[in-house]
Amino acid sequence: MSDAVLLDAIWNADTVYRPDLFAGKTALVSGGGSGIGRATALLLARLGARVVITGRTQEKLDRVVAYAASRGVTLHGFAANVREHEQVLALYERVEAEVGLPDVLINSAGGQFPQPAIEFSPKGWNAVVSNNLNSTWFMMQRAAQRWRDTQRPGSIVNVIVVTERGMPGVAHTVAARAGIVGATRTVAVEWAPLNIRINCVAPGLTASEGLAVYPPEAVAEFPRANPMKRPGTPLEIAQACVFLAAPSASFITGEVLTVDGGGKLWGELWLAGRPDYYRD
Ligand SMILES: CCCCCCC/C=C/C(=O)SCCNC(=O)CCNC(=O)[C@H](O)C(C)(C)COP(=O)(O)OP(=O)(O)OC[C@H]1O[C@@H](n2cnc3c(N)ncnc32)[C@H](O)[C@@H]1OP(=O)(O)O
Ligand SMILES: NC(=O)C1=CN([C@@H]2O[C@H](COP(=O)(O)OP(=O)(O)OC[C@H]3O[C@@H](n4cnc5c(N)ncnc54)[C@H](OP(=O)(O)O)[C@@H]3O)[C@@H](O)[C@H]2O)C=CC1
Repeated sequence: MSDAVLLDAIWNADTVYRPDLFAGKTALVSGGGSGIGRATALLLARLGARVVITGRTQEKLDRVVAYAASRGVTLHGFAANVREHEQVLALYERVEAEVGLPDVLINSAGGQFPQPAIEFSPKGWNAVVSNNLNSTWFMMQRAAQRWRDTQRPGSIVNVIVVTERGMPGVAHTVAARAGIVGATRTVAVEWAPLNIRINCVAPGLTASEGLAVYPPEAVAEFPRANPMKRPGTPLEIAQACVFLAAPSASFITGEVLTVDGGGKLWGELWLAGRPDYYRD
């Protein structure tokens, strides 16, 4: 499916949310240049939010901004590598100066490469931990600091992976995301007095650009990763992010919402390909 068709599908899809749900609110979405982050950013914009997207590649952000403009909506695309603490601080300064302090933070930036864990190099392990644990931590801590300083409420949604089951081929990312779950549960308590809610969405296999890094033999088995026998769509994950970010979840904090078509309950998933031992 071409990018234009995908974007139109997100923009025109039915949603149960009312069109002014985020009127007057500002949302910052990391990873907003593609996949789940992009779908979430566009859904939030449809629901009236002022939206800033971030990611490392300005051109990807520009394409989403241009699409929103073609639908009469202003989005802002500010590039940053969110695993660099200094860049996160600078990003927050720019967002506040040019758009306003976010009310909602969606952390969808992240990624990994598939490899049997026994082969991970220290550099590869550190790259994935940094890209998924440090990045999300830097973003959520900065948001909380600014909400504390300005005495404003806020809501954070961290997009992670399922951590309750084995995920052979991506042990580094499961370790990093389990760290985010632990941090989320802990600061949900520490930050409740600040009127900050924080939750996670754990998607199952989702048809996004990010799947390009997986080997063809693994991809061939992906449709059997859940009992619905299909990948989720970025919009299906976005709808869950919006539910947790909005007042629909006003009494929910420190939770993980799994959106995986039942995948964690069933089936096999070999992200670096099925080892010979499990072929018969
Ligand atoms: C039922 C539940 C189902 C759940 C399914 C879960 C499936 C999850 C799917 C997704 O999350 S898809 C969407 C995510 N998007 C991506 O994953 C994007 C692709 N990945 C990357 O962009 C990169 O791999 C990275 C993780 C961001 C790392 O980038 P970075 O620039 O920091 O590192 P590099 O300089 O490229 O490499 C550093 C180091 O890492 C090792 N390494 C990197 N790539 C590989 C590889 N393909 N194979 C093995 N090792 C790799 C390597 O040691 C690198 O160092 P050098 O050797 O290059 O010196
Ligand atoms: N698709 C799936 O099956 C699943 C995805 N997930 C998770 O959901 C999240 C979104 O993935 P998805 O949308 O599918 O994949 P994408 O690869 O399309 O999205 C990831 C986005 O994050 C951005 N990004 C990555 N690293 C950084 C960084 N250091 N700083 C800023 N931006 C960064 C990328 O942009 P750029 O490269 O330009 O920086 C990219 O736009 C990820 O955390 C992913 O691991 C979890 C389970 C399943």
